[in-house]
Amino acid sequence: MASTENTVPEHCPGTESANAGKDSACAGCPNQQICATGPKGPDPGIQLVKERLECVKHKILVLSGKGGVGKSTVTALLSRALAANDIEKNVAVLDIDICGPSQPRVLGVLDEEVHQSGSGWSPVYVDDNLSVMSIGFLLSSPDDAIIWRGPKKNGMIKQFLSEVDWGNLDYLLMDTPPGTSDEHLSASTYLSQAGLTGAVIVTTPQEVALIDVRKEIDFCRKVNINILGVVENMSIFVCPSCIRQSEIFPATTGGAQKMCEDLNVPFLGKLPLDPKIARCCDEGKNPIETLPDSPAVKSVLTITKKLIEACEKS
Ligand SMILES: Nc1ncnc2c1ncn2[C@@H]1O[C@H](COP(=O)(O)OP(=O)(O)OP(=O)(O)O)[C@@H](O)[C@H]1O
Repeated sequence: MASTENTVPEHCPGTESANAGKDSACAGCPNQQICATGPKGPDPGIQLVKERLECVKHKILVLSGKGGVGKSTVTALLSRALAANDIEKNVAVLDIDICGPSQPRVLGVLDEEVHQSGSGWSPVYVDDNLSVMSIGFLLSSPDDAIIWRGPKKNGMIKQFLSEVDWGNLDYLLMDTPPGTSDEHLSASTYLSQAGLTGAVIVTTPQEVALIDVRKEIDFCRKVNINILGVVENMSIFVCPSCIRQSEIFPATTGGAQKMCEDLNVPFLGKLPLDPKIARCCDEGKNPIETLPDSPAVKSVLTITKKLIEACEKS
């Protein structure tokens, strides 16, 4: 499978350049072949995406360096919190984690189907002001494996970004796969004219996760994506029986907050590990309503306020 993980060449000429795939900087890039043989000039999809997303105020990518750090959970929690914060605001989630779509389950709409109308695909509604679109809705079974090469994933992302009829939206959160792969390059290319508000990066406090986050931050800087902030997930574990706190993923190098200070990137906050949240998300329930007293839910609400401020400023 073509992947660009950690390998975006430093002097990449850009996919629209006449030199794409042919420049000396392209040597060794996994996308060299695609760039060399693909059509040159701006992809007409960029304009389509721009037009389609004109009625979306804030477009936010949710990224993570490593897999399994809770990016999809954080995306779902933030979307629920944004929707609950102001019922007048319309929020949506676009699941572009093509090979591991989990939003239909986490948002509790696993059995729903998308419908096509004259104006495009209609998203599935989780609440009056919260909708979601995911490739998960297009699979015949949630256990179906999607094994696609870069160009096919690229085409699906273009379709998702240009053909979903969201209506007027205040926030569109895009859940991506971990790392910096085809999906990220496609999304950042198609969104380049659409006014991407920025990215939220999710990590755990462990150095092994932070190493990859630094690469993710580097990726954002290289492709000019504004970083709205970093969320540290699974920071501490609060035992529900004895209320004692423990560090499951110890922050041996100071955790995400220290990394943000070092790299001059905003820190949005810490989210504790809470088994009740995991169960709630697995069952597709809304933790904001079901577990209002959970420390994790309180953290999500604080992080959401900071995210709203960051969006307003950018
Ligand atoms: N704060 C939390 N408290 C408890 N469980 C959590 C928390 N965050 C995530 N989880 C659980 O951790 C697991 C991984 O989370 P999730 O699927 O959101 O990670 P991801 O980074 O999106 O993974 P992927 O790499 O597959 O995209 C899930 O079982 C989820 O319920």
